Amino acid sequence: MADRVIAFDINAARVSGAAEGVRPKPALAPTADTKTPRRAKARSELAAAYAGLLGAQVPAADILEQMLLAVGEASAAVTGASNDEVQPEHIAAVLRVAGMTAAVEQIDRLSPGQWPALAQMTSGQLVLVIGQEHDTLFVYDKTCPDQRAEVPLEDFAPFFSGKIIRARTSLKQLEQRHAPTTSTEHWFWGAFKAQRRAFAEVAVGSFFANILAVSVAMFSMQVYDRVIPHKSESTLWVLALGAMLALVLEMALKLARSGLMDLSGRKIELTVQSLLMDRLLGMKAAPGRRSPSQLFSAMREFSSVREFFTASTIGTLADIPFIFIFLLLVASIGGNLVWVLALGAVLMVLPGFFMQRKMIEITKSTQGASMRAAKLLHEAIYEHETVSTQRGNDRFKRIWEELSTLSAVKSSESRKLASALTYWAQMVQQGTYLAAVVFGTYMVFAGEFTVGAIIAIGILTSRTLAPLTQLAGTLARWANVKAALDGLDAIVCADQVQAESRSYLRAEAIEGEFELRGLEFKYDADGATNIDIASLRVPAGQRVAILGANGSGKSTLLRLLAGVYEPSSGRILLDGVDLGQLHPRDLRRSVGYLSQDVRLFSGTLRDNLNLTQLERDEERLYQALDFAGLGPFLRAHPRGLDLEIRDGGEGLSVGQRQSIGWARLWLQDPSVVLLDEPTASLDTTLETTLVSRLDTWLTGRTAIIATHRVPILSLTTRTLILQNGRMAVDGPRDAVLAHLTKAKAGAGQ
Ligand SMILES: Nc1ncnc2c1ncn2[C@@H]1O[C@H](COP(=O)(O)OP(=O)(O)OP(=O)(O)O)[C@@H](O)[C@H]1O
Repeated sequence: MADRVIAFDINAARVSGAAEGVRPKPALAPTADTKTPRRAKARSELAAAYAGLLGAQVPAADILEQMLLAVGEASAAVTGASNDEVQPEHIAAVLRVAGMTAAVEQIDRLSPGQWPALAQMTSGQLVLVIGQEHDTLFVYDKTCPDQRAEVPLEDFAPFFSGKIIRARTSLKQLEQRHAPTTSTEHWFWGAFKAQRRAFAEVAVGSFFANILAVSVAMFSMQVYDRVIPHKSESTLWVLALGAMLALVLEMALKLARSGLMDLSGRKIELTVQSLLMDRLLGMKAAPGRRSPSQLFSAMREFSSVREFFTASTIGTLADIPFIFIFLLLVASIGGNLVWVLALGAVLMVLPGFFMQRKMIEITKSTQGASMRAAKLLHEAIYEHETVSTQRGNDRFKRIWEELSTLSAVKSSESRKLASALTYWAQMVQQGTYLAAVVFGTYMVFAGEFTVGAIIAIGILTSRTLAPLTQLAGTLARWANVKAALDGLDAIVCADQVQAESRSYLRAEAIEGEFELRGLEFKYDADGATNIDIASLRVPAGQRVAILGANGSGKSTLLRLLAGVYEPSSGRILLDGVDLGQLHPRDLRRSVGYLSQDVRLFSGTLRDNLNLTQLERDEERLYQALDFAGLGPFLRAHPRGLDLEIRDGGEGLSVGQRQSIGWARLWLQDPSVVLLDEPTASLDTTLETTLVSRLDTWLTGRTAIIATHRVPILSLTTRTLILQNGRMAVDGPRDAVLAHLTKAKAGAGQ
């Protein structure tokens, strides 16, 4: 798509540095900068400069990534863009992602109050206008010493399209920047706070619904005490109509209330689910963190939290405070009889509170068993081949049966307890009714009470205690919810790769110089040291091989250098900056890590290659596959890039998976590459071809390669040998290899 852009040329238009009295004319020549990727890059730099002006330090590379994502499907749906061009709307969207408020505006007049803003010229070019003084605009120009050029308004105006992208620092960002972080809001309960308006409306609805609920009791009392003695048919119908109307209104209110509660419940759920996924994905891969099966079942248990906080539970809880209104009403009709109801109410819920601990204990052990069962199931399904070929069926069956028994016994214990609590509440409710009637009858005998009052109190007793019967059931289920929330707490509170409370160093580009100082690492805090390197320096652009026996620590060292693990003590510096200080986004962008075991995900091959979703140029994806040696196979494949990768990453051979790892790395184009046994699964022909391609590709990149393979050593100039996590040898490749050969020959004699 060769769109020839007639650009407003800032170099010709600016006056700073130009001979005095000579006013340069804007150039109208077509610029060479017409290629979409290059233009996108230039726009990302402008947007980064603009964000910087507003006090937000966002590297252009970050903005470019977000821009490419915005130009993708989601944004095309919003802006209707059918090509890959970065539109002002995309830039505004990206600035919003960076935490600002941003919008595209159409203006008729250029005035100082509008700047700083990105102005779109008639050619489509974007210009960052920093400010305006009378008839002069100050335009961002990185070629000027002070990065700004002065452009006369009359030179600018004819080429200005009238469209500007205006961003402002959002209040949230200002708070983050200036207010001390005091927020200790709970991740789950905090989400309820955002819905407080809806809950206030629910409370008002509940209030009126409960008032209306009294109508049937009042109706009965009037009928028994007034209508029947006077045989007044018309009063009966008026009262009946009134009571009926109240019932219909009550239903309408309750329906509206449950609609509101459903809506807020959904919003809370979406917020919490999204936060949970964020935390799960952002978790540090620290050794000692919760096992995958623990995390998996904790996430699954969220369903019990969701089921608990449905409209019916919230409705029950919303009705509880109105019990007091009913009690007041009973007191006004029946005087001291209210104490019977009050006692009944307390007796109904007391066991539920006392049994909470026991319920939580049972629930935790049930969850423990079901977590282990889920893990076993996962292994039995995903590792079915190993289980059956290694004759592991009996072991799996035995453990499954043990866990099923344990889980069945514990669940039945918990069900029994829950039913007992509900039956108890129902019995006490009926008992309270009996007691109220007996008490009331004595009062009738004493002439203090009418028959209508007994009937009304009977009805009010049921209404008063009904929410408490449901509360007993709710308390029985609370144990499940509490255990689930505790499990999820561990996920939310786990250390994050990118901690919210701290600021990181942003690095636009990483050269790739590593320096290790007193580095120690232990997988198990009480165990032996797995890596112990006093000092090591790898200059930028050097290619280093790490050799060592199995278990000597090669993979662990690479993970440490990739920032996957943090050192137990000591420091790893990259370009002189502690790895922990660098922004994780910059680290991930510039440091490529190819692990020993390349994992694929269900989806298409295209999805698997392009996990960042940033690459939409099909030809580049094929170039990456060509580099990794998979191009010919996939070009000939009927489904090509749409090849389906099945659940568990099936669909490609082990060697092909390793090639996908290479293709991903090629697409990432990092300045530092950390390779763990990168050719171990490749055939010798592909290995040789890849090594020759790598020789060119690795130029200018720092490469640290753990390997047992000889061909890949030819790419390196320096060799390190690890022994039990310690650096045993460090020297030029040829000298180390010669030494090794000599030592081997010596040992063979
Ligand atoms: N996740 C883990 N938890 C606990 N210990 C681990 C873990 N991974 C590795 N180790 C231990 O750390 C040591 C170094 O392992 P590492 O995988 O780094 O070795 P390696 O040199 O890469 O081996 P190989 O050549 O077999 O790939 C080993 O003793 C291993 O038992």
